[in-house]
Amino acid sequence: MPRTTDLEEDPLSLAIAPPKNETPQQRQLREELEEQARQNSQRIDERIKAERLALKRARQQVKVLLLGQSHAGKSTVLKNFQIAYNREAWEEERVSWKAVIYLNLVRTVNNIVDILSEELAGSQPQSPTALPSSPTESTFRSPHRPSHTTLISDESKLSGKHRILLLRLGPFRRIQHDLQVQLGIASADSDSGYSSPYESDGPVHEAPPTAPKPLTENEFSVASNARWKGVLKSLQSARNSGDGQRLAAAKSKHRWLRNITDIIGSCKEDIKTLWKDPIVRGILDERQTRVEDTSGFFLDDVDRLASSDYEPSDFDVVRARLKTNGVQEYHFKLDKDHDWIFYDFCGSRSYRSAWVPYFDDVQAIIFLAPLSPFDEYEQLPDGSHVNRLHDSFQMWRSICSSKLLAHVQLILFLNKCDQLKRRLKHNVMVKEHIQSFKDRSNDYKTVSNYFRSYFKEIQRKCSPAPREFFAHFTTAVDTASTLLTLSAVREAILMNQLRDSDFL
Ligand SMILES: Nc1nc2c(ncn2[C@@H]2O[C@H](COP(=O)(O)OP(=O)(O)OP(=O)(O)O)[C@@H](O)[C@H]2O)c(=O)[nH]1
Ligand SMILES: [Mg+2]
Repeated sequence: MPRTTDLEEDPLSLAIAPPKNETPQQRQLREELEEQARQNSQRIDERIKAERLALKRARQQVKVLLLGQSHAGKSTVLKNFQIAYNREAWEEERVSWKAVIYLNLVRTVNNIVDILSEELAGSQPQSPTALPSSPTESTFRSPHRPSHTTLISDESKLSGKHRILLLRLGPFRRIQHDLQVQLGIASADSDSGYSSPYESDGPVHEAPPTAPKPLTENEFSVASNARWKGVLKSLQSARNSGDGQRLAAAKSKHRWLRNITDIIGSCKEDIKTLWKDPIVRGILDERQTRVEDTSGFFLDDVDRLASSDYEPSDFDVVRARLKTNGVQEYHFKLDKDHDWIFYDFCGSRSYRSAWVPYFDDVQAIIFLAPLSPFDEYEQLPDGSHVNRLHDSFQMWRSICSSKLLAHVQLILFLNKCDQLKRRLKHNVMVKEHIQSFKDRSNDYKTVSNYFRSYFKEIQRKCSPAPREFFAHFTTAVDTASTLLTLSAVREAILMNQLRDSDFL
């Protein structure tokens, strides 16, 4: 029996085989069609491959947002992450903070000088604020402080000695300006004219008629890619290179900062005298200006900062204040399998609506709620006041109830516990500011647990579906304790990630 060929046996080959009587034109057309089909199929394969890769990458990415009001401590938490998980880059960057730390110091001095000048002028201050353009939490005032009319009645408190001191510290105005220019500082940022999705039904408090208007936040910020980070890096890398010529060139380029160190050095005794002076302290107390509690407080470190070989320590940098401009993205390798991306946002009211587009595709939110400003009030553009702790409650409520975030892990940092303790020690009464606290004991344990349960209750009531409550009491400027918390947070997020991928 004659054997059949493979073609005759295989029905598929038979089906796609060219017709036996194919003309040359038909053949050309067929081959063109076949080529088109092959290219289409290749494109589909490539798309599937790219989608698989993107999915794999997405599973390997952990996106975390840091949210909370301005001054909450979001950037400070990120600095701790950098210290722990990106040490090399941190060491390189730390030196760049020197100019920012000087700016913090110089602004504090200028702010005190402004207050004393107002006292000396013996008139109502132009702006009813105690720390104009202050970078500090004291920009948010209790409406229950004494009025300026009382404060300025005793003009004799400041003497000629104080006038001379103020004159001698005059150059600090110029230094502040120079530092701002050198750091490429953007512009004064004000919270006025905001439109936030979080403010609509927030508890708004009427300030008593005697209350001075609290300061509107008015401070400086720089973009993440601004040149300030490069300002001193070149000097550091020249030092590391061991190349004498390069170092000399880098040093001369940074003479401006040496000049500032010199001026601070030459004024350091005056700064210390100013800060220790009992009359000055009395005036600040009367105005309830808690300078020690303010962000970027370095008045106790003048000797160290003024020394010619001063280099910022980790602790200096975590305490330094520089408002975040917009959003900044950070990448960390917190574990071997994932690429962790953290987004640090500006917490100003005017910026909060810009958080929303980042809610998509996020695994966790670390929400920073500072507990210490329970007695601080922020003025809104319509003239009303909002208690800063209530502002955090309101933001937390919005985040918990967001359907977009229903499956996102929420982690609450009840921050600034050190300041809360200090404030309670100074007998600032919680019940005078948070009515629901009623007559509970005004000690740290009772107060902090009360605030925690308040946040917990909001989460329970507002979440679209039940979710676990993760909350930590933190002091973000205390790196050692914060690192322990961050490690627990990392584990919790990873566990959640694992559960999600199992579920998928
Ligand atoms: N004493 C004390 N100071 C803190 C704590 N956390 C943050 N700070 C300080 O508070 C200031 C403000 O902190 P930031 O981290 O800049 O605040 P932020 O939330 O990033 O603020 P924006 O960038 O304006 O949204 C900084 O000077 C910090 O050093 C804390 O737990 N205790
Ligand atoms: Mg910030």
